[in-house]
Amino acid sequence: MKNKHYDVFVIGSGIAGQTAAKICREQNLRVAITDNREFGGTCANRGCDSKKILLQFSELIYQSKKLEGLGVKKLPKLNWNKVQKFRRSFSNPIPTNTEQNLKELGISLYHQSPKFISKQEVEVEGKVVSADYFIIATGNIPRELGIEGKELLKVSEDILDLKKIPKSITFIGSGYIAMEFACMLATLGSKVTILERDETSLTNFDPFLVKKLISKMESLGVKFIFNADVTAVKKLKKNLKVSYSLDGKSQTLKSRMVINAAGRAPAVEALELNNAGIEVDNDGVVVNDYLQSKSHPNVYACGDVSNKSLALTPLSGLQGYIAGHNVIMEKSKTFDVPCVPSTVFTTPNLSSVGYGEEEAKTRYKNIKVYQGDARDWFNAKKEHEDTYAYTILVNERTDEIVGAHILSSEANESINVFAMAIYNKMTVKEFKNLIFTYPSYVIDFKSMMEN
Ligand SMILES: Cc1cc2nc3c(=O)[nH]c(=O)nc-3n(C[C@H](O)[C@H](O)[C@H](O)COP(=O)(O)OP(=O)(O)OC[C@H]3O[C@@H](n4cnc5c(N)ncnc54)[C@H](O)[C@@H]3O)c2cc1C
Ligand SMILES: NC(=O)c1ccc[n+]([C@@H]2O[C@H](COP(=O)([O-])OP(=O)(O)OC[C@H]3O[C@@H](n4cnc5c(N)ncnc54)[C@H](O)[C@@H]3O)[C@@H](O)[C@H]2O)c1
Repeated sequence: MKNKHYDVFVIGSGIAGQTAAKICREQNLRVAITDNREFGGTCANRGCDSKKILLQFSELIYQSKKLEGLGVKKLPKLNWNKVQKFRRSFSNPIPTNTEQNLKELGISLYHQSPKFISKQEVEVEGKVVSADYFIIATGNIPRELGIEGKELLKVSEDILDLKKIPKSITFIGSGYIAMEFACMLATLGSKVTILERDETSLTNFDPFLVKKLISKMESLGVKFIFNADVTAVKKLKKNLKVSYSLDGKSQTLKSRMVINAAGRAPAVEALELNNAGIEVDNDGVVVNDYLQSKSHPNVYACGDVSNKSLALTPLSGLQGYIAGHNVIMEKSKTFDVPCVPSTVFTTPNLSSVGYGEEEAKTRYKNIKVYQGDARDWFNAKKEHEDTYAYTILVNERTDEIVGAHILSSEANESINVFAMAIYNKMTVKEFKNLIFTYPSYVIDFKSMMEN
């Protein structure tokens, strides 16, 4: 077996791995990167980007339906083949372009999962590769459900690849992935059912807004079944039969497709990390604030696979940057969880930044909660939209804005204004002194913070 040595060996070519590899290469280190799938990672190949491309088509249908009779005469009809062709025009070039870019930078490429055989060596493509540093950036993969018939379940990337819109579809779970695709498919005509084991959806988001979102999705035709314990999936002639128990009673439902959207788990199994003594917990590779493995100082982990990650693209990129810099200069950068805005791209968008109400109440003595329904405001009315609401949290003592949660068609963009305000510790008074464009969703934020 041949031997090879690098200064840095990166495992995973998503945003985290690529960012770290490029930083190390810029310092003339000998760098290699490997991926066991197409190069470029989840976001660009089979996640955020493809999803947003498809969503704009379902949103077009949704907007048109709302304005039907108010000037829209005929609803647009989608040519799904063309929609998919357009989507693929973004994702298909990603692997080749990524590989080319990395090669041009002088980074060596491998196309297999490595497995650790010692603290300094992995076996990959029939070679023993040693490195001074390893950077693990393998991301997350769908968490397997231990139920009968689990091989019949599909996952998010199968939705992105749909050849046609299924007549009916069931999601197991109601986190980001299920909620986003449920809105898209319900709008495009699927009969959507969500089976959630908890008593509500999106438990990390503001409950007042989640309740409104669930009602809205129900009005789009999505059926929610909470406290459901899914036990089995079986193949029938055309459909799949899902068995679940609810309040101790066995129930079944049928649908054309069943999606495992019950969460994603760190992709570490194939790496045989125990051979190198690299500690892993349920959230991923156990790292310190430098993103360095707590049990192996020459190993870093970044992005979704590190146990300090929030599984969002901007954070994975940031972690790749930090890990790369710490390889070059030990302990030069720490990962302090920044103020991270996040959006669930539902209908309408649910966006959030800063603290939630419960957490804010534990951190500050007195919290002012600005909460309300804005469906009668101009922005919602002009779109003929019945769902628009907010929860904004302010530290009463200092007047500082500490959390903002918005449910609106443009919350995915407008929330970034609150991200800046919170990052800069702005008070309500300072925020209100700013001039924003009119009409806009951002200018509504001032009115939301009225008594
Ligand atoms: C459907 C979907 C929609 C999403 N939408 C959003 C969104 O709108 N906004 C947002 O911020 N985030 C979104 N995310 C999350 C986002 O995609 C991830 O947080 C981000 O891509 C993680 O980047 P990463 O580099 O850590 O991991 P990844 O991009 O997952 O890269 C990991 C790479 O490692 C490779 N790999 C895995 N195991 C091995 C192995 N054993 N050997 C070699 N290589 C391996 C994988 O093939 C992959 O290429 C979405 C995720 C999904 C699934
Ligand atoms: N817009 C975005 O930024 C975006 C979009 C998609 C994914 N992501 C990232 O990917 C991660 C994974 O997304 P996800 O939606 O797969 O997971 P998630 O963790 O957000 O949600 C999983 C849901 O499944 C439920 N669940 C778990 N086991 C179950 C079971 N056996 N039966 C029924 N329900 C069950 C959970 O209670 C939860 O509601 C997200 O946490 C997020 O970080 C982000």
